[in-house]
Amino acid sequence: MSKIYTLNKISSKGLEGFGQCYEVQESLQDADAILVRSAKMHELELPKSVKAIARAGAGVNNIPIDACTQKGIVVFNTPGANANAVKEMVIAGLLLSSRKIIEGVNWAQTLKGNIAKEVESGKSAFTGPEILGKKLGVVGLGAIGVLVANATQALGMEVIGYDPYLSVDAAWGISRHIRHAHTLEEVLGQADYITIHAPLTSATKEMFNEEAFNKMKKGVRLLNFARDTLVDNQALVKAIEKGTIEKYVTDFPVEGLIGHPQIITIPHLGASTPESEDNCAVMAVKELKGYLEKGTITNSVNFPECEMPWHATFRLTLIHKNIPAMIGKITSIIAEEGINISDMINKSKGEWAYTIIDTDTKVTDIKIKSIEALDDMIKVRVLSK
Ligand SMILES: NC(=O)C1=CN([C@@H]2O[C@H](COP(=O)(O)OP(=O)(O)OC[C@H]3O[C@@H](n4cnc5c(N)ncnc54)[C@H](O)[C@@H]3O)[C@@H](O)[C@H]2O)C=CC1
Ligand SMILES: O=C(O)C(=O)COP(=O)(O)O
Repeated sequence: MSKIYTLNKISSKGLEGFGQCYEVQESLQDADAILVRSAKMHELELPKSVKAIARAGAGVNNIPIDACTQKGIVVFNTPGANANAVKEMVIAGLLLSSRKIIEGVNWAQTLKGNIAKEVESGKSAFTGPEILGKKLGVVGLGAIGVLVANATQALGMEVIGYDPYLSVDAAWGISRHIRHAHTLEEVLGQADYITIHAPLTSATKEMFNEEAFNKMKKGVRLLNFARDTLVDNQALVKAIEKGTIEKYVTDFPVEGLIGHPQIITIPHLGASTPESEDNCAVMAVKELKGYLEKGTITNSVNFPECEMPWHATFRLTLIHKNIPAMIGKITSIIAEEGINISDMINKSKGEWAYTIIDTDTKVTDIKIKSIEALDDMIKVRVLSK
């Protein structure tokens, strides 16, 4: 029975996928794997039993990836599974940033007496421009950015996209009408609206700072459905006071922004649709099951993709440093027992490697200990059918 610790509320449609050989628990004790959404895990002490973490969602900045990697804990996310939900929210955000819908609705709540007359005399205070024909800069053309770019182009916006690490898959999905910016400055200098869809990393933290705001057109509307600290909030408030930024729409309410008349704070609702919660949970559960049961790695952010059909009876999965002679050392130990390897695969990602070895005979505990004792070996698991 494998134990799964859920750190956030996870869709029941996803959890059902675990079946009877799994126990979903609200305790970390003896957990084999963790399912999480946005809960912060940096301070969490992970027991040795944890083999994998699946983020039912895209952003993994809430997970201590480097520490997990050093411990041989495979971290998964669910690429694209909530992208449509966020795309729809961004379209709402664009319209909210332009038309004074929230201000108008709040005002309408206060109306009394001759309401029709009040509406006609007061509504001019809530005029806002259309998005048709305006220029939108999309920063980050991944799963969400591509959907946003294509949808807003279809709504009549002129779209310019920037992504220095554009993937081939994403490139295939981008409408040919989207213009490709070679630098961030190109986007900042021309866009009437800018929407951020890059991940939060040490390289992107506060990429929207005073310097960036100084390069923007006056009156730009900025949308952030990616992560709070991609934007320097103090510099943002100053840019609003200077008139550079007309409206800031963010999915991340923080002190200093809440209540500002030109800032719309949404309580992190981008991925909060039943469809996306189901999609993410179903994908995350599949990834965890694949890894726990067969050692398959799909959509990991810290270890290489790796899958091998399993015909033999026993399987070793090994996480180790990506250095010369590792495979030779492992296979020599197995050969000392006269055991034949029926199938094997080795994949690497940067300085880390992952190996699966299938055998018909069980490798003895003594030999497993010898393999575990190899320098630069991080984690060895023994699976059987
Ligand atoms: N508000 C919400 O509920 C949600 C927020 N998110 C946030 O949105 C981010 C993006 O999500 P996805 O599109 O699914 O991820 P993704 O991984 O498919 O796309 C991210 C893209 O950003 C690009 N990128 C990296 N550094 C960049 C830089 N310096 N400038 C421009 N582009 C850069 C990458 O090359 C990649 O193409 C997530 O990392 C997460 O923080 C994601 C889902 C829901
Ligand atoms: O997938 C992401 O990166 C998100 O920000 C969604 O977060 P959530 O799962 O709604 O807590």
